[in-house]
Amino acid sequence: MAEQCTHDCSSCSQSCSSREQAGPASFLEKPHELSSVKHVVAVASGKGGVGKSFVTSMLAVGLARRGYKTAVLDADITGPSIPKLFGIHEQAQSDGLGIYPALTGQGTQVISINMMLDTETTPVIWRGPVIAGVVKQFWTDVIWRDVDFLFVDMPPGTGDVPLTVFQSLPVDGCLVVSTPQDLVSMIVSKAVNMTSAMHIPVLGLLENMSYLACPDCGKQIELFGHSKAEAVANQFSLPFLGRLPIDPAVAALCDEGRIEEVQLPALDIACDAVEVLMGGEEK
Ligand SMILES: Nc1ncnc2c1ncn2[C@@H]1O[C@H](COP(=O)(O)OP(=O)(O)OP(=O)(O)O)[C@@H](O)[C@H]1O
Repeated sequence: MAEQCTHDCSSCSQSCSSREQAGPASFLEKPHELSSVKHVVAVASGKGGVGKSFVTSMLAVGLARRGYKTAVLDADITGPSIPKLFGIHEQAQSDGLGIYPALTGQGTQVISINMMLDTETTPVIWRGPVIAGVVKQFWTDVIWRDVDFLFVDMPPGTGDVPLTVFQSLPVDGCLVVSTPQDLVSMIVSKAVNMTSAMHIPVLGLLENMSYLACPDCGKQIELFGHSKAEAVANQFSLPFLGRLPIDPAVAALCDEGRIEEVQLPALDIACDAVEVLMGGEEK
């Protein structure tokens, strides 16, 4: 410990036991003063294209069906797909107080960069720090009203923006989504190592597009190879939150913006893992 340690690590750069006890410096941003959010849950994946936005949206739908007030913050700024899944086409509204999320048919609050662009096809060609700033504003400038669970659709990978989310938002837990592929172990380990470095609890690992159920005989066809998710979850001592089938009927509903009509019983285990965060709190 430094000779004249005041235990105020913000004014000292020395590495000592006092700093270790204090933990990493907090970069948490304050939410909008009119916001009320009980729990923030991040949904992450080590790579893109695993259906992370689909899983994030379905968690919001699933928890809303259980009577909770849910919201989705689309932090996947360069690949925003949340509004399309919910059939939201209007622009976000704002006034002198702040920005207002759109409401889905069943009352889930949603904010996405797509609701602020001229057209849905306008590309976001911004540098990392600008994108990270937008994600922060989705937390500080958006008025999230009376939310039990705010789900954050994380951008894939472990770059600047995921880091910003984990540092700036009070994330209670993170779900990791993967697909059955050979690289899954390495990819999941990157995501898990990042969350543990940021002191974010991992709520579990979920495998999407795990199999196709034959419409005639019900046999599970493993289109992308044999499932490895449970073994990988065990390898990292994570709860295994199940396997979601790939279902053409689900894809069609999503394409039509009707995700709130999708029934996905295989997601119940993941919904249970999120619901645990409420403890004894009232809805
Ligand atoms: N289990 C599934 N069954 C059927 N369709 C699915 C499933 N998972 C995802 N999809 C569909 O695949 C498309 C892409 O999904 P999504 O937007 O969530 O993923 P992505 O953007 O490709 O990947 P990510 O968000 O992980 O970067 C969507 O239209 C979605 O409806």
